[in-house]
Amino acid sequence: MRIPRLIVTSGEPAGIGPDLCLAIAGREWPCDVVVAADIELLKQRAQQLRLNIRLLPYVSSTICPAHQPGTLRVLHVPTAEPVEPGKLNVANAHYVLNLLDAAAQGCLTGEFDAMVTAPVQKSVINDAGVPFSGHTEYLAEHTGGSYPVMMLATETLRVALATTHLPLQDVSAAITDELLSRVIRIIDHDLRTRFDIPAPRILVCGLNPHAGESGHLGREEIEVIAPTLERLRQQGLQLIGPAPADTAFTPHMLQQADAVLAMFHDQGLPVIKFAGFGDCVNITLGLPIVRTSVDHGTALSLAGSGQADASSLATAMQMALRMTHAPTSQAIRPALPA
Ligand SMILES: NC(=O)c1ccc[n+]([C@@H]2O[C@H](COP(=O)([O-])OP(=O)(O)OC[C@H]3O[C@@H](n4cnc5c(N)ncnc54)[C@H](O)[C@@H]3O)[C@@H](O)[C@H]2O)c1
Ligand SMILES: N[C@H](C(=O)O)[C@H](O)COP(=O)(O)O
Repeated sequence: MRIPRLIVTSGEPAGIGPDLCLAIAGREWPCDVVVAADIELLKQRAQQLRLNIRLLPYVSSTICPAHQPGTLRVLHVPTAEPVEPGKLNVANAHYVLNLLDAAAQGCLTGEFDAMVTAPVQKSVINDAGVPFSGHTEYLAEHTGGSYPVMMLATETLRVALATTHLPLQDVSAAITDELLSRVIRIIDHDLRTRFDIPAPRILVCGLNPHAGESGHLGREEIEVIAPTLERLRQQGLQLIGPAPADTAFTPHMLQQADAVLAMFHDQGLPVIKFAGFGDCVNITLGLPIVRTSVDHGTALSLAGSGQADASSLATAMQMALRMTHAPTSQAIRPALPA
């Protein structure tokens, strides 16, 4: 049986992404691991970190050898200019996008079974004149995904977002019946198909304090969220809420759900990062490909220092493998206690 092949994008070249890719090369993996990066950059970073990793140019082929610890197969993508760890260079912004394009394209053609992304610096891509709010949105646009849904997961908690990288002042207007319906349907669909949960239960947070306090602290729950949930319930979805977000993450509430849907980025992500920073995986739902990622950013000050922790990248690779192993991606057990 053919083993899976993961493509890992090394992300912002001045950040810790290259360090993390070298770190995972030292481990055993039950799959073929290919890293998309500039091979010279990896060579220099390995020297700086005093890591003895044999870098092997990856040539597209149907044969998937299992990863050999101490080696790394590299899909060479050239940077525009030499890289100094910790120093952003706008000239290399397109390099980062080239990594994503190569990986996504390879997943769409079946050359790779899943893509796993090391962090990018969103600001430098925007500084280069390319509007970019995150991998989630970029990959949806470039793979024909229906709508991007960001979900972060640990072994015991899954948190999805109704809105992703949106300024807080724009969130309320974005919470519409159409948006919520699409997001909830994607979560329901992907929990069934990719996580083997036959009847997913989704706990939906309100937007306002106390879920609006019967309209006295905001009307989005009454006018949009509750009616949408009711309509979807009538179509067979198992939904709880809108629940006050401050108590949605208590054990009693979490026991009743397979995933929590937060209305905006900083309603949900601080909770899960507090619960599991370093062992948390960022998963994009609603794509035709499997994409997982780390739970942290570029940590520029740690690049080349040997202090970067590769555990989230390793967990993201394990999650990608679990999601790709079975033909219908039935490898993952429900994360929350029944
Ligand atoms: N998946 C992604 O591409 C992704 C995710 C989050 C943030 N970012 C981007 O990263 C950039 C910097 O973001 P930030 O400063 O908010 O977050 P950050 O995660 O880079 O840093 C937050 C803190 O965590 C530490 N840290 C992060 N990763 C670590 C690791 N692997 N090992 C040890 N310590 C680690 C950093 O040193 C810092 O103290 C921004 O441009 C942001 O958009 C990208
Ligand atoms: N919102 C994510 C986080 O805080 O971890 C992060 O910015 C990554 O998002 P993308 O996967 O869309 O780049």
